[in-house]
Amino acid sequence: MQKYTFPKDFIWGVATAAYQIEGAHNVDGKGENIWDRFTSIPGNIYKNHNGNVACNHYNLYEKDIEIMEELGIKNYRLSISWARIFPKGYGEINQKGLDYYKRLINTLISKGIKPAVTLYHWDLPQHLQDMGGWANRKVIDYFVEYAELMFKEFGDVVPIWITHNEPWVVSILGHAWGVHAPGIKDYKTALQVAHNILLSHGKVVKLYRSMNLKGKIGITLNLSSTHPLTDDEKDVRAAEVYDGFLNRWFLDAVLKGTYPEDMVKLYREQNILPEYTDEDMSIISEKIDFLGINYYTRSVLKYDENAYPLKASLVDLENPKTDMGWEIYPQGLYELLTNIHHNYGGVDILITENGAAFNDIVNYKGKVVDDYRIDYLYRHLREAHRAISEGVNLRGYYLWSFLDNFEWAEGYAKRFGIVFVDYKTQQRIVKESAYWYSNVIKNNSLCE
Ligand SMILES: OC[C@H]1NNC[C@@H](O)[C@@H]1O
Repeated sequence: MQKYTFPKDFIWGVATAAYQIEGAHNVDGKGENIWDRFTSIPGNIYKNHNGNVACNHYNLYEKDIEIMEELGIKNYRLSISWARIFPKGYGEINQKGLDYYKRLINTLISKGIKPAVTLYHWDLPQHLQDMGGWANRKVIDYFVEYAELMFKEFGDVVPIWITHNEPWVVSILGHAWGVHAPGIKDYKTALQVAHNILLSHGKVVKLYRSMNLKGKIGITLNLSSTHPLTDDEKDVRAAEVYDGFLNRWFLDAVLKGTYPEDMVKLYREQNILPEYTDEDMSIISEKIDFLGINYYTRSVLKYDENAYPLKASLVDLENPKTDMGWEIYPQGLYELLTNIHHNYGGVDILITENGAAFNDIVNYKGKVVDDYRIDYLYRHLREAHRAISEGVNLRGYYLWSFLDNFEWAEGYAKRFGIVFVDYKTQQRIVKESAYWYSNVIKNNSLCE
């Protein structure tokens, strides 16, 4: 039987995000955020679901942490809700909000679970959106003020910090396609938002360094290996352009301090190039301790004369998919890891999200036998192991997600958790995949 053993100090974890699990959307002084607003507008979210209650993790966090402990989970990636700390995004601090995260983080540490904290996982205080949101460079300063307080409060006990989760999603889905909060549909705004988010990332990394804190800090990017539908040169170029749009724009900025020339040219031609300076790029590329990668699927592209602004369209192949309609393509993770290793100086990598949504059911025994999720996780971890065996500095893996939760525009229709949540009763049911993952952690290895 083949056994794939991981490096002895490999980080095995699970991941969640504040808006998706906490609920308590207007409790204990929390300010409104853009997802509270976006979900309150009928038609934006599947069946008008919202995060007002979610998994009620705000009140059930101790029970949830007990489940982590029982499963032998030692690392937990969570995000902090900015508007719980600064209801207006800056200035007055909400002590009850701060106290919640103190209780949460102290409980984790008391159980021997190391927190990895994401400062921004999409939930901008609405008051800041009202002044232009991330398109307004002033918001960068407010993000630095928020980060500084978090570093002061938790910098000595949180060993891993992630400045931003998936700036591409925030900018494109939230400001170009309009399917995420704040629901804007303008590419020029979207690319300026992406730039300002990256600039805020660099400023916060510099701040972290100036405070002589002992942990590690990085950023999480959603990345996808890109393939042309055919070897026709137009399809090949379409895949390259989409790779630039999704991957290289962010990787080059953060790790090389430049935007990729081919995309700068394309965006300038389309009059959507953001405003930026050389100084901005120097700040954005402040050295990070690790790159966080969220990988779910690959992207297959074809040339499309009518596709604005890239002339490239995603192709939906008839291959096995998850409940999100995303092709199950584990080798894409290997391709991504090795490409980044070779093209970006062997940067340390954490897989900060990987996982799958499937239409889980509770069987007559009250169990969730999610072998399909185990299969997905096994195949992707095997590819991760393959990359490590070829020298990639992959240091850890955070499974998305610990709990079924609010899946943004899809609401509660999509279940990513290794723990099932009955949203009517808030009962938790540990799925078979959680027991499987618990064994992987215990053995630090995969067994066929
Ligand atoms: O779509 C699944 C996940 N992708 N990355 C960001 C998370 O918030 C999502 O739930």
